[in-house]
Amino acid sequence: MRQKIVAGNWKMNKTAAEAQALAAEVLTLVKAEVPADVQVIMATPALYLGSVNAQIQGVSNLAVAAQNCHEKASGAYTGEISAPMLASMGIKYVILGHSERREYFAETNAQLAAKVDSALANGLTPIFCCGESLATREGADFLAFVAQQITESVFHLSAEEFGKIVIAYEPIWAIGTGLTASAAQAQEMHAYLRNHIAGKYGQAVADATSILYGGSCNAQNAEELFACADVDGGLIGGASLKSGDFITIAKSF
Ligand SMILES: O=C(CO)COP(=O)(O)O
Repeated sequence: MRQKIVAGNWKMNKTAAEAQALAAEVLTLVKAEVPADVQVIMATPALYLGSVNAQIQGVSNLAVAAQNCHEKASGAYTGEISAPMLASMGIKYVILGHSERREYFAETNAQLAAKVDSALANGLTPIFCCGESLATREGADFLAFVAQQITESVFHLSAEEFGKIVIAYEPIWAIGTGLTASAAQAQEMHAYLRNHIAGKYGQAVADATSILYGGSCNAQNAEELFACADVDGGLIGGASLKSGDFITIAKSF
């Protein structure tokens, strides 16, 4: 179902006490200020998922997400966390294919397809990330490059399965750089991707897909980005670490 979504990706930040405090502030502000039709998500470090999830119970438009999961259900994969483990903790969402995972942990489109399958098989909603580097953006084929990431990692799904995933477009050149894609650049890519999805699954499925923008999205620029016809919300890094900024973004529709 197409939804307004603002997801905060905390990445590798916050101690346990800081995480608890930030989650408590977000909880209070979501209850008081964020419209019920905006789904707010906090992708905390895996260590804190259980405790933060317990903290936010009872608020229907607030949830937690894992930042990654392994593609196998269990086994000798030291340090990894599987989709069945996340599901057993009551976790509903998992970010997959973030560019930092692709770059630093060499995740490939094929491996991500397996992670998406494992997430869906365990009832998790994947927030599937795609996006191009600056070098790719400066070439002629950047739109096709991002479409290809989607083709290779999620187009093996049935229409019903595809209907359960969220797409997040995050241009790598805009992540943590302060260089936000302009609203026109975001809209161009989001419309292209929606059209690409329509080509595979039909217009109804494409129109029902939530496509988020990420990359230096903040309290100042969120409103302009979210006003774009094909931008359904944001995946927020740095600005999700401050409750006030994060909630301002969640109120920017
Ligand atoms: O990578 C991001 C979210 O997943 C975006 O990070 P920033 O908002 O810090 O640019």
